[in-house]
Amino acid sequence: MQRRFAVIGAGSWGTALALVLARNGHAVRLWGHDARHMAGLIQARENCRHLAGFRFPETLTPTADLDAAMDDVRDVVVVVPSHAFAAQLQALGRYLPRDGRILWGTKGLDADSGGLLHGLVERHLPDHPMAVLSGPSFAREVAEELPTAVTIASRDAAFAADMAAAFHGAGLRPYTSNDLVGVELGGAVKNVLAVATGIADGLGLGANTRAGLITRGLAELTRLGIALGAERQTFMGLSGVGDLILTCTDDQSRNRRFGLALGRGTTIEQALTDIGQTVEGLRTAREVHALAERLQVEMPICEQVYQVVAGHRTASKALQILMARTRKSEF
Ligand SMILES: NC(=O)C1=CN([C@@H]2O[C@H](COP(=O)(O)OP(=O)(O)OC[C@H]3O[C@@H](n4cnc5c(N)ncnc54)[C@H](OP(=O)(O)O)[C@@H]3O)[C@@H](O)[C@H]2O)C=CC1
Ligand SMILES: O=C(CO)COP(=O)(O)O
Repeated sequence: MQRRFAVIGAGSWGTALALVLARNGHAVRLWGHDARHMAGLIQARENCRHLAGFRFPETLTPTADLDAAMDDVRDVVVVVPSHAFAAQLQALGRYLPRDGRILWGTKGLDADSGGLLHGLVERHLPDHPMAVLSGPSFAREVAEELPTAVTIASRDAAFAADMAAAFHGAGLRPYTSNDLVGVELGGAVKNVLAVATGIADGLGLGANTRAGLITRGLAELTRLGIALGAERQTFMGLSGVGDLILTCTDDQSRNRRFGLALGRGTTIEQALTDIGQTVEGLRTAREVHALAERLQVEMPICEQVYQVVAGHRTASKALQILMARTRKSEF
């Protein structure tokens, strides 16, 4: 059944998700905050800044006008970077109808509280069904309709199933889950671990190091997840190990490229300028550091990434510290 969607956030991921929905025949408004950029999208009928080369179908309408984007819309897909998430929810509050529903593709933590993003949805848009879409999914490959599997997690099973049906198409296969916390957390922490493996590869360390960091990174992600009430098996799924493998091994990942640059001695500022897009792992490293400290969860790899991005330690010193840690049982 054809439905109406507003996709909020016209970066690469918002554009890719809007394309998926529009190609599936839904009427999609794609909203972006930068009026000049959006005027370019309206004229070119593609997103030349963030995801060039994919012409918008007739069913996709770009706009910089939030009134127009939200007019008569029940289902909202939020894909702004995590630092803008809270403010965006606040702005949406006056538009979302009583039966409105919200899904987000943002991967990160709340910049203020360091908590998961669903806490912000509960605060700003209470009593609306909510879901997160996460998993190994580079925007460009999704736009190219290369077969991709993701997870849509919600405590409302009917909503998750409904959203999975709306996104399901030739190139995108969504699975469903009821573990909102586990799926959100995987998407956030994998960005920090992608920075870690990038740093190691930037330092010229080998494949052994990379595999060790991914595996031990998964162990610390799982520990944090259990402490937050997530289900262990979620971390063995698409939003856990799946997204870790993707972003820790493929240079399409901006977080991995950020780590590569740091490992090669580039400054943080220069690396961010060169990448020119959202690098969630930088902020998330700080937020995970605070969260792990608060919950007393040992996360040595994420901690070393934090120490490096905070400027407290060189990348090679951080690796040395990890190797010199007290020996312990693997499980
Ligand atoms: N790209 C990908 O492959 C995937 C990304 N994600 C996640 O999606 C989220 C968005 O990333 P992505 O689209 O890739 O990022 P991009 O860097 O491609 O785009 C970010 C977008 O957010 C806009 N933006 C920046 N600040 C604000 C603000 N204050 N309010 C509203 N919009 C703002 C930017 O506008 P402007 O250009 O004008 O600055 C830009 O349109 C991140 O959490 C990311 O982790 C998840 C899965 C895959
Ligand atoms: O989340 C992503 C793929 O699943 C995108 O990763 P980057 O933000 O590191 O590019």
